Amino acid sequence: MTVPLRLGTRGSALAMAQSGQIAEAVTAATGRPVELVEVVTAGDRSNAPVHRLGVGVFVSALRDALTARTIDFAVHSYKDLPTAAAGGLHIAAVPARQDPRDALIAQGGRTLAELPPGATVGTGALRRIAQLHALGLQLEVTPIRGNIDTRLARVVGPEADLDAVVLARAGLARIGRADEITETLDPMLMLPAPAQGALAVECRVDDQDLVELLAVLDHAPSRAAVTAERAFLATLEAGCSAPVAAYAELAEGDTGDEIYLRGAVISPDGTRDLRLSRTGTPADAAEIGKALAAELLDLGADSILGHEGHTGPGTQQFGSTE
Ligand SMILES: NCc1[nH]cc(CCC(=O)O)c1CC(=O)O
Repeated sequence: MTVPLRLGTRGSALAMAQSGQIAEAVTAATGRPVELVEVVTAGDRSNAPVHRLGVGVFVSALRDALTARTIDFAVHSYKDLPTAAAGGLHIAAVPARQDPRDALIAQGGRTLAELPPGATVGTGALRRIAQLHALGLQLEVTPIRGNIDTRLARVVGPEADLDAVVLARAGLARIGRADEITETLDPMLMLPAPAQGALAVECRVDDQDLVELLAVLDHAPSRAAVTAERAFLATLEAGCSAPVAAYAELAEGDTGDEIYLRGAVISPDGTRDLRLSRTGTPADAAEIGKALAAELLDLGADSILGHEGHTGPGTQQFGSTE
């Protein structure tokens, strides 16, 4: 009898959905049974604002369990991973990415353009707060947190107290609530978070058999896109809670595949909005991300990110508020 592989997962609906899906994919591709092992993270135990909780709160307990060998592999929402590499661990697969766009869920089926001045829109992510303000619609942006169901309850059902919330389309789709979206936001209005919609399948780097086995789930175009977006984020020395957005699209050019990367750094009040794009080949994904970040730094992105006076690596120490 084959010993099951132990897949460590948080207990949230989103984590269980994505871990379950990857467990099935591993079994289908390799014939190996997979068992889910629930790991409680500091982020799940606390009600404190996420930016106060420290290094990748939703991630570190899973990584500790990997290192302690109580689990064999873990599935993360890629956008929640700190940009700093984790010693002894390896991202063995980036599966095919889901729709990376953000979505609006508004009362009365409304779109952003249909919300009147003063309408209340809930989101906790600085990146979304900044872009909502930059639209100039006089929306009343309200900080919210909690899991996806908690955030949706602010607009749907008896406890609803906001006109709208903004959430990632991918998360809603994974927990089966995409039908409540009233507008999928064009990246021209709301550029997604780096790696949004992508998963990272992680195991110990010395577990060579598993590294090879999990590689069957890797999707090269998704990995290239995420590599460009994350190189952009890392070069800005910004963490996943910074007002930084990036979106790489792959298209067929005249001379083969082309990557088209858009990146933005926006002040939280929306008054300073730096956006540029760059193209190149998927093989140069990391270089494209770095070069785009360097261009934005030349334009003053540092001052928006508040790096002056910082000694450490930007906001990397913070967990995600995405
Ligand atoms: N920490 C929140 C988080 N992390 C991953 C997702 C789902 C989207 C994704 O997998 O990128 C979400 C919810 C959201 O942003 O609405």
